[in-house]
Amino acid sequence: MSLTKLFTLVFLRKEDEILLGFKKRGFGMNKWNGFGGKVEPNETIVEAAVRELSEESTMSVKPSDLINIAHLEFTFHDEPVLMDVRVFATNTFEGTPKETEEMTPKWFNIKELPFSNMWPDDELWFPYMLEGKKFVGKFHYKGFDTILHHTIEEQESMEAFYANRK
Ligand SMILES: COc1nc(N)nc2c1ncn2[C@H]1C[C@H](O)[C@@H](COP(=O)(O)OP(=O)(O)OP(=O)(O)O)O1
Repeated sequence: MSLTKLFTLVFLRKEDEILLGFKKRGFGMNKWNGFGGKVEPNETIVEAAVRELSEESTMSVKPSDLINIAHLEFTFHDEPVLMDVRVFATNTFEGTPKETEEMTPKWFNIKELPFSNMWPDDELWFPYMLEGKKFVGKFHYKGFDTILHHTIEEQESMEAFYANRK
């Protein structure tokens, strides 16, 4: 039996570039990733996505401009926790990314992504995101460097996935 914890993960796109942040502290420290974190009890998932993006990069998005592109699940060998991560993307946003206490943001060309300094799962599912696909990915880790097994399934729509999920 696992304890499920809900997280958000947001990616901003600008033509051939994607905004990543270098995590300065906490879980995923010293890795590039999108912007996100835990969903607090008093907010919706989309509200959490907007808040975490702003706190970590100073960038602003409207909730209605965030597109839910993926559902990711992370489990860890010998750890009774399931991380349920809702992934959003948009090319509609305001601001200029600025360093915060948690992240150093930087635009990357999508052909020059720093996979060697990202979570190992990213290299497996980023191609789906960059091709504009919707998908569900499940990754089981041993420690934080080794993926023991994984699945990635393309979806017609994320709404249908969540509606039909048991
Ligand atoms: C395990 O593999 C992961 N891969 C990827 N790509 N992203 C991951 C993985 N595990 C977690 N994440 C994402 C999900 C969230 O966006 C962050 C983690 O959020 P964090 O623990 O930093 O949550 P906060 O609420 O910001 O936490 P603090 O306020 O306590 O810093 O990473």
